[in-house]
Amino acid sequence: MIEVRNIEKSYNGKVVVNIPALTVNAGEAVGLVGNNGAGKTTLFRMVLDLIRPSKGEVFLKDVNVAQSEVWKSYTGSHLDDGFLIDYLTAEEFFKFIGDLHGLTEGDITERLLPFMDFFNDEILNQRKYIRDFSKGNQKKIGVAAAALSNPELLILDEPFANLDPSSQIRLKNLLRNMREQKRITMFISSHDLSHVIEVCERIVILDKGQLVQDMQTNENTLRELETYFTV
Ligand SMILES: Nc1ncnc2c1ncn2[C@@H]1O[C@H](COP(=O)(O)OP(=O)(O)OP(=O)(O)O)[C@@H](O)[C@H]1O
Repeated sequence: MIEVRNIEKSYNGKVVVNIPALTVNAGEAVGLVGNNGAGKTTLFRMVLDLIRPSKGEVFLKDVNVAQSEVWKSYTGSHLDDGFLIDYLTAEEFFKFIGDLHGLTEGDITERLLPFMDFFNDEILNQRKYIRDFSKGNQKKIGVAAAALSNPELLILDEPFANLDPSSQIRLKNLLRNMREQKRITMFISSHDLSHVIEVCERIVILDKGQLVQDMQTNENTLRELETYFTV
């Protein structure tokens, strides 16, 4: 589903991402972990063609993301609040995203149903613009919008950040259900090691832009990651 070939990204002569090869298979859920500045967001931005690599290429389903728009129809993503339209209400934003994917209002309502507990009565019918929501609630809107089109590929940058503990657990369950029921391919970064392990079957570690570990999750993974990140 995702194939990263020899990508490198430099800023001001400094290499911030350098990945010779990374493949995410269809139906796989891969967690991306790494310390601040490791290059996670930069990698996601290259995968989504928001920035271009200094070298190398990214392919989604064998299509070079820089040479086609076709992958956008089956890819849902939320990296940051720049993905939102802050002068719309949450309903207007979901309608906007739904229209892009040819969804009716009925489709949108139905597809948001699984998110109702996660929304905790604080997202819909609030009569306020997205810019006036809390950071955590903005994140909820972005994650739901990313999932709205039932994408084949879902890319989320730190989806658990800014969420209260109940919302983190609800999101974890939502993502696991999506993965199990719809076989959505997921590429998710997180600083929360335990959540990302529970959602993802495979974890890759980025360190100073390099892919230093690639492991299948098992009962020892949390301990291994904690050991890795203990300095
Ligand atoms: N536009 C830019 N100009 C210069 N340097 C940049 C730019 N974007 C990212 N960088 C640098 O690239 C490196 C990787 O940043 P990135 O945001 O990808 O890391 P990250 O792993 O997502 O970090 P965090 O966990 O803190 O969000 C950092 O050193 C950052 O300062």
